[in-house]
Amino acid sequence: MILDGKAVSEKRLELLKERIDESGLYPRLATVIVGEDPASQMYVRMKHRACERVGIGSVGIELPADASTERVLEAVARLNNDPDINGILVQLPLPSGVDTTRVIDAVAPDKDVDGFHPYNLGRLLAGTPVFAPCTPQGIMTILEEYKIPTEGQRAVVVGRSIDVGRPMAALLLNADATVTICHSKTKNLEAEMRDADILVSAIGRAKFVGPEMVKEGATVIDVGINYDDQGKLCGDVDFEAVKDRAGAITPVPGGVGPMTIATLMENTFRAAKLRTC
Ligand SMILES: Nc1nc2c(c(=O)[nH]1)N[C@@H](CN(C=O)c1ccc(C(=O)N[C@@H](CCC(=O)O)C(=O)O)cc1)CN2
Repeated sequence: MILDGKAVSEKRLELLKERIDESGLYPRLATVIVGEDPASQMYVRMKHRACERVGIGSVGIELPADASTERVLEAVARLNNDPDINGILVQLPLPSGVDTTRVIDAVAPDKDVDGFHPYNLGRLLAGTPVFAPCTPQGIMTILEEYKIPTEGQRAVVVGRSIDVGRPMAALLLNADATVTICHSKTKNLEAEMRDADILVSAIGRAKFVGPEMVKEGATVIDVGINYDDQGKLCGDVDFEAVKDRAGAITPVPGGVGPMTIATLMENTFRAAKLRTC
C-alpha cells in the first residue's frame, strides 16, 4: 500500500480551513529566512501559499546570507513581542555563520510552531506535547489516517536530529510503540532495521534503504530529501526495490513532505487558539 501523504495533507488542509472559518480567528504566521538557498526559498513560498489557502495571515522576513546571529535574534525578538503574530518559523538550515541553537532557543515557546524549542521538545518527551515538530507529527497523522497500529509495534527510527529523529522516537513512544533510535555509530544497523514493524528513515542518503534492510510487511516511512544521479528528487529508500516487500510505504515526492506543511498550519491554528484561552 502506498501511503499518499499528498492526499492526506489535502484532506487535512480542507478540514483546517473549515475549522479556522468557524473559529472566527485570524491566525498569523511569521517566517524568517536567512540567505538565498533555493530549496529553503521554495519551502517558505509553499508555507505562505498554504497559509493563504486555509485562512492564516503570513508575513515573511528575509535576511541576507551574511546576517549575524545578533541580527537574526533581533528579528525573532521583534516577532516574539508582536501581539499580532501567533507563530514564528525560522527556516532551517541557517547559514554556517548563524548560531542555530541560540536562534531556536530565542523563539517564544508559545509561538514555536516548529516545536524545536527545548521547552516544546521537553513537553513532548514528558508525554504532554503542545507543539510537536511538523515532520514527525505529520508522519503520526499519516499512520493514524491509514489506521496503521503503533501500540506494541517495534519501531526503528534511523537518524537522531532534533527536527526529525528524536521527536519521531518520542511521538512513537507516546503512541505505545517499542522504539529504537539508530544513528551513524549504531552497530549492526541492517539487523536493527530488519527488526522493525515501522521503519522511519531520516538518514539523508539517496536510495540507501534496500529490500534487504526491510522486514516483509513492514511500514516504511521515508523522510529523505535527496537527489539521484539524474538530479531527480528521491528519498532515502529505494522505492521501486522496496515497495513490494513493504506492507505500506511513503513515496518521495508525495509522502512525508506535504504533511510537514499541513502540520505547520495546524500548529499555527493551535497557537492562535491557545492565545485566546
Ligand atoms: N524551520 C524548518 N525548517 C525545515 C523544516 C521544518 O519543518 N522546519 N523541514 C525541512 C524542509 N521543509 C520545510 O521546511 C519541507 C520539505 C519538503 C516539503 C515537500 O512538500 N516536499 C515535496 C517535494 C517538493 C519538491 O518539489 O521539491 C514532497 O516531498 O512531495 C515541504 C517542506 C527542512 N527545513
